[in-house]
Amino acid sequence: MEIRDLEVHFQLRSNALARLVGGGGETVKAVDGVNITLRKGEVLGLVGESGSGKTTLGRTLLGLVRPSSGQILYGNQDIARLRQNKMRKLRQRLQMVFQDPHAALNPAMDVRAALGHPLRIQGLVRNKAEERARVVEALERVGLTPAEQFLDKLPSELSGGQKQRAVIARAIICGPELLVADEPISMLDMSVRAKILELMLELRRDLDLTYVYITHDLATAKFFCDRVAIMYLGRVVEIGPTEEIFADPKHPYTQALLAAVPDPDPERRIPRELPRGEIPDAAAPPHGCSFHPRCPFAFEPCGWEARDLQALFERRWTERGEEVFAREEHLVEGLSDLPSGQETVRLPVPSGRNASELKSLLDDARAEAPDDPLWRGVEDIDVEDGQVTLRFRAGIDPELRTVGGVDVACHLHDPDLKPPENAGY
Ligand SMILES: Nc1ncnc2c1ncn2[C@@H]1O[C@H](COP(=O)(O)OP(=O)(O)OP(=O)(O)O)[C@@H](O)[C@H]1O
Repeated sequence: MEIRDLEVHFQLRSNALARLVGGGGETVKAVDGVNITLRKGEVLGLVGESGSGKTTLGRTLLGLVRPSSGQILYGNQDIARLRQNKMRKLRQRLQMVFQDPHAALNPAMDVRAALGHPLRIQGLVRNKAEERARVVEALERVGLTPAEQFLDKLPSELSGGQKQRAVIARAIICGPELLVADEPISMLDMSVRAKILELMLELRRDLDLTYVYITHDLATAKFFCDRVAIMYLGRVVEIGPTEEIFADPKHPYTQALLAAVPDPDPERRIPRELPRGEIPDAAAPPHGCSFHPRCPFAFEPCGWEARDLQALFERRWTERGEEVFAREEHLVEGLSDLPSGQETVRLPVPSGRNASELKSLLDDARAEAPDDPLWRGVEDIDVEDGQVTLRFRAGIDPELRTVGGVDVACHLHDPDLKPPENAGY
């Protein structure tokens, strides 16, 4: 499967006030320019924090979500443009295993009906006897044996692990080629998680399956995947063989995710956190590299903008306390209203104060932390016409480039852009 320049944008409905003043709704770029070649027989992991676009990408590959642009080439068809009737036929070959096996099964349908349903829809059986035989075969494959004992069971009579096995049986019953498994074990008991992954590996071998495995859990991705794509705000920031990604992660986001994986050895276990800040609002992603506000190694070209300056002052006040906050807050209160994504911004001077006071505050803050990545990204601070003008260095969108055995989208690995000596990565 070839995924080319895939974009999935969701238009959020605007609120009443925004409509009144003529503003449209915001757009979330859930998938924002993804290129991946899925190889036959591999397990590809899509890994990232909540909101990074993993589920949307997985669902789009199966034709369950219409992309805004791009291609999903499968055989000689483009799933991105396929009509409903052709998609229905193709669905036999492309299946999904969902996170919640309880929700995936109709509580009123016994196992036999639930598994037989796709066979009937796809016209793959001629009569009840054939259907029963196929259902029994699928149940045996997923370890629900003796199959006869499970045929009449309702989902409520199955354990969590058994339910997920039944869901997997339903996914493989039509003979698929590709399975998208969205957090297939995260809602199961610890004791059955490894067994379900082992079952899936067994099925891959026996049935020649290809998997896309969606997870935020790097530990299972390490065990289960041949390749891993790390996603952040709709983009793939690093992709490569699992072994290489784990041995030598290149993107600071991958490094942070890996550092946050708890070490099973209690002697070596140290509390580690993801880098500062939360995952940003997907409707207003940061300028340049979306990870730059949280990146410990960000430097000049990473895409600095007004809201980064606001975040810098917020950190400063958290560190320095009430008194500094009371003194400075009023002077920089206009920061929160500044447009994002612009390289030149004019900071409004509050009434009763003057531009040189605001400039000196910025100069002082800069002099105190000249190596803060934000200040390295500020070209100059001037007073013009009674306003303070701040010019950021031009931000560049990082593209995936091959570094060693992986592809990574990070300026630290661009030989034309020189990260500072003390970048420390
Ligand atoms: N139908 C929708 N309408 C509007 N926004 C959506 C829709 N589906 C997803 N989104 C948004 O798209 C972004 C990506 O969501 P998605 O569920 O694909 O991420 P994810 O990485 O799978 O997260 P999670 O692990 O929480 O499921 C999020 O910001 C989400 O709010």
